[in-house]
Amino acid sequence: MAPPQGPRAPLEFGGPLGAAALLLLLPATMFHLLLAARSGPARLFQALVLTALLVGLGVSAGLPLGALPEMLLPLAFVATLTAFIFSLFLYMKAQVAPVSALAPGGNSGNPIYDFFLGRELNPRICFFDFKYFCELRPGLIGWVLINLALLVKEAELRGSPSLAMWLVNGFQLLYVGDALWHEEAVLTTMDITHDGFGFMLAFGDIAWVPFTYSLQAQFLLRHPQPLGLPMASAICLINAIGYYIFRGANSQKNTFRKNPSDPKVAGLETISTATGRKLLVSGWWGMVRHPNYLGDLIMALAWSLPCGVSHLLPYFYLLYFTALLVHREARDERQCLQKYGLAWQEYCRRVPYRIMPYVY
Ligand SMILES: NC(=O)C1=CN([C@@H]2O[C@H](COP(=O)(O)OP(=O)(O)OC[C@H]3O[C@@H](n4cnc5c(N)ncnc54)[C@H](OP(=O)(O)O)[C@@H]3O)[C@@H](O)[C@H]2O)C=CC1
Ligand SMILES: CC(C)=CCC[C@@H](C)[C@H]1CC=C2C3=C(CC[C@@]21C)[C@@]1(C)CC[C@H](O)C(C)(C)[C@@H]1CC3
Repeated sequence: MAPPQGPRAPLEFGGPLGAAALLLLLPATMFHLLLAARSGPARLFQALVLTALLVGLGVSAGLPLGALPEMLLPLAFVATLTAFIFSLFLYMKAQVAPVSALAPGGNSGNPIYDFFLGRELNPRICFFDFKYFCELRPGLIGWVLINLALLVKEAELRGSPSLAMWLVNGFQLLYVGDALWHEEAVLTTMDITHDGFGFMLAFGDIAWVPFTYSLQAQFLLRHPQPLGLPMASAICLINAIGYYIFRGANSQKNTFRKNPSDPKVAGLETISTATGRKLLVSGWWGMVRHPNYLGDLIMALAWSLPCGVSHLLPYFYLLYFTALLVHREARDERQCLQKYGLAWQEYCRRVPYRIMPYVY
């Protein structure tokens, strides 16, 4: 079966070498972070071996929630293994999928690269869409559950959860609740429309999101932080500003894409493209070319600040997320330039900043 993309098409993520390095680096980073959140670096290898031994035992539901924080390492190992096995299944499944079901990327012919990126665009069995399910369910719900377990554990240890723990739980619950509330919006993200379903997304959804996105709460359990009301209020304000921009920008684009004559967006200035679709050039999308990323990054800052400034670990998410969004923005711009050509160039001329006005 001929892949839709020839071996000489430009490869992303550093090609097969980059994909091979990421296959090892992503799980290694996640385990390192999980360990760094709980102890000094000397216990890294002991804990990894212990995790490997514990995995055979597994864990069952029904354990008290406060016990979960102690099981994060074995659970993360099981999640990683599951992601690997699941990605293998997806790779095999793509061998028998029709060419029309394959993703535009992820079909280079190099097995490591294709395993990492994913060959099939939206693998399904009957009506069950694996990618859509994984993107929104296990990772996001697992993340909230781990956060909650850490809050319960802190209450067990110290009598009540700290203000910092409440803030981190509240902000991230709002973010996950928002994603689930607007779940149909995920259908227009490049993960669904462009990327295949391979190790990158499977690991991201099943392991990376629940175990590394909960790092701030993990950190707070072991490193309690005093937080006064004025500082807490300032952090809430930062999160509210971030959320306002994130939600405003995403909703404006979604409303416009669904119905450009909706009164909420009908007055906005647009650029016509040769495809018949229009690009917003005022409102949130006239401020920078990715206002939703800006809002998301401001929220990421607010999630780290309750952890104080004594340690870099709670800021991992902010740093990783900045790198992810800068890379994602570059990929999206490439795809938009291909799709919209001159109209996209005109948009870039009229809205010169990508994410942060006057900075980037
Ligand atoms: N927490 C996390 O780990 C992550 C969160 N995110 C968040 O997910 C959300 C979705 O992000 P993502 O899928 O990357 O990208 P966007 O939601 O920004 O979608 C990009 C697409 O929007 C359309 N578009 C771009 N500019 C305009 C314009 N001016 N007018 C109208 N349409 C335009 C184009 O598609 P078209 O023209 O075809 O409609 C473009 O391909 C973001 O809020 C992001 O922050 C993303 C990744 C990880
Ligand atoms: C390092 C690594 C393993 C990268 C894989 C990236 C994934 C973790 C992210 C790619 C796009 C994502 C999105 C969300 C979560 C993270 C991943 C899967 C998302 C579901 C978070 C909630 C948002 O509201 C969202 C629905 C817009 C978002 C969609 C993209």
